[in-house]
Amino acid sequence: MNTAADRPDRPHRARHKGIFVTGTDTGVGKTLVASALVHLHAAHGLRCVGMKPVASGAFHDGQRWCNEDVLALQAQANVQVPPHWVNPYLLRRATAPHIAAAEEGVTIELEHLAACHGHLAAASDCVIVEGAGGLMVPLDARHNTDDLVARLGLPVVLVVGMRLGCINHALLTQQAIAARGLPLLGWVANEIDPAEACMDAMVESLQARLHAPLLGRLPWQPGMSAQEAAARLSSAALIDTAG
Ligand SMILES: Nc1ncnc2c1ncn2[C@@H]1O[C@H](COP(=O)(O)OP(=O)(O)OP(=O)(O)O)[C@@H](O)[C@H]1O
Ligand SMILES: C[C@H](N)[C@H](N)CCCCCC(=O)O
Ligand SMILES: [Mg+2]
Repeated sequence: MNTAADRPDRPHRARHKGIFVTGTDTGVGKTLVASALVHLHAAHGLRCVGMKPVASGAFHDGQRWCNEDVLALQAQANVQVPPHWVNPYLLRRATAPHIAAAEEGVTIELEHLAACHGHLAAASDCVIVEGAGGLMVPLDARHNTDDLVARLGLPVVLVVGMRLGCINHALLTQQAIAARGLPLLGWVANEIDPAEACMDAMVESLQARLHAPLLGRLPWQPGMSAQEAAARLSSAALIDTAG
């Protein structure tokens, strides 16, 4: 009997559930990489959407409250979905989500996030989820971002912001991923410090210590588009193994 993945009109689609994009810190390029992953999957003929479960930091465009990460992910999606599925919680202040939520009297519900993710998964072939900050960022008094990843059951892509200190942050994140039994699909070296003189040695140090493939190196390039970033990522590693 043919499986969905065998059907010639929808090659491999049954295997593509999605990816959770985390990072060594906030401001390391998760949005760029997550947008690139949406672009990459869409370019391979998959129906792909992005999700930013919790966004902290909003601006008003004259009509509604918006968030830059949410807009960037939406710009790459090739499926029309309700915005409140893409971004269930939009918090005003650009700070840690649990602090911003407490300030607004909002409770971030893991089950609501899982329900919204379920709607996106049902409407698409692949959902690329971007966390806020790093893997252990709290969502409420009892749950951290790693709890959300475990609840969604997604493999992880780790964006390493290549600057001094990132080796330690990347290895700690790898430990936290392993402690939860989450699959690490791969990592991306995002060269966010143009003054770093030991970049190659740092990348090699991480290649020797991270137990997952380097999916690509992104050079320091202000204004890099999702499409340009996607061209630098290994689609073979991502498209064949995600999900
Ligand atoms: N390779 C790069 N070259 C130059 N600038 C970059 C590069 N990667 C990211 N940036 C810039 O660095 C800033 C932080 O990146 P980004 O917003 O993607 O971080 P993030 O990890 O998504 O943070 P958050 O935790 O807020 O979601 C942005 O202004 C982005 O355009
Ligand atoms: C507001 C910012 N851009 C991110 N979305 C949230 C980063 C939370 C980091 C929390 C922490 O690790 O201290
Ligand atoms: Mg971001």
